[in-house]
Amino acid sequence: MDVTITDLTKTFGGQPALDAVNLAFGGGMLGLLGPNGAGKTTLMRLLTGVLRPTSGRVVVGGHDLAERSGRTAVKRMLGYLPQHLELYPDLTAREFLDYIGLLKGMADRRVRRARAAELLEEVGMSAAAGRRLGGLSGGMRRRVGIAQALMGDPRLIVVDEPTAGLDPEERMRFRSLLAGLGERRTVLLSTHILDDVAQTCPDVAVLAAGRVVYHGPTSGLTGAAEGRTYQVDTAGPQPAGDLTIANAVAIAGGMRYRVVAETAPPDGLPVAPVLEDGYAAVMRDARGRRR
Ligand SMILES: Nc1ncnc2c1ncn2[C@@H]1O[C@H](COP(=O)(O)OP(=O)(O)OP(=O)(O)O)[C@@H](O)[C@H]1O
Repeated sequence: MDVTITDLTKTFGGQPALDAVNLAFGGGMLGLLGPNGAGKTTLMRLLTGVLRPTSGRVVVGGHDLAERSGRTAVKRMLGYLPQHLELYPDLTAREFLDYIGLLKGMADRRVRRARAAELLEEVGMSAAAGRRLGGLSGGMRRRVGIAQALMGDPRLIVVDEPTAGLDPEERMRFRSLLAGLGERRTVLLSTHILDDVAQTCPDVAVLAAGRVVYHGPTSGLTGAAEGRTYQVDTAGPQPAGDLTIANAVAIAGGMRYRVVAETAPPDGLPVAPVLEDGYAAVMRDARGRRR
């Protein structure tokens, strides 16, 4: 399912949340990264037709979202798991999926029920299908969230921070679930967790202040910090000056920082970058451009 976003701008009260964004992707998983307020949720809401753009175009699978017929067609082929999905606490997982199927235009009750059962199986929730949603754990709710996004067998799936707040084991399970979906569908995964992207997304787009500052292979994002990543171990204050701190961990007797800088900081040991260094590097470059 090809998605083409052209010169997409969305302003709120005159302030651009998205500023002339161009992005084309299709097939497999695309990670969407960016700091708070970068415009990720706005982009996803425009893509799902929940919001209308101020200007620019979104075409999904050949359907233009500017047209009513396009929006209707896209709704049928799209699954959306928003950051905060409203679940009805008194419905069981099975009843909830049945209801969502009805909303998505699946008129045949038997087909709906069969699909709900299939999806609950796929997300590992068959045993809890009859439990009320209000009594489920955070991870189980997320799984029901993914299942509802998959009712109607969408070819494009948009998920907003699906692993936030999950414990490490649930997160791992959820990641492999998403990666499995990406084998057969187009999945846009927005997250703050770089590890989720490193583990599941061959490609990634990075938004900063409403603009795309990187789009390409995830390995290429790591490469953005090549030759300018340093490790600084110190018992004193954190490294300062013209550098960006990508990571800080406590070590015996002090702290270990990874920094991105054009020139080596005092006591800086050059190291091979990892994804979070690459992310810090493109954010650093983006800030430099905005100055
Ligand atoms: N409905 C709205 N009304 C006014 N401003 C909005 C609205 N939605 C988003 N914004 C603003 O647009 C900008 C982008 O917000 P958005 O939620 O898209 O960012 P985000 O990258 O998803 O952030 P986060 O990672 O915190 O979820 C922010 O400055 C936000 O305050």
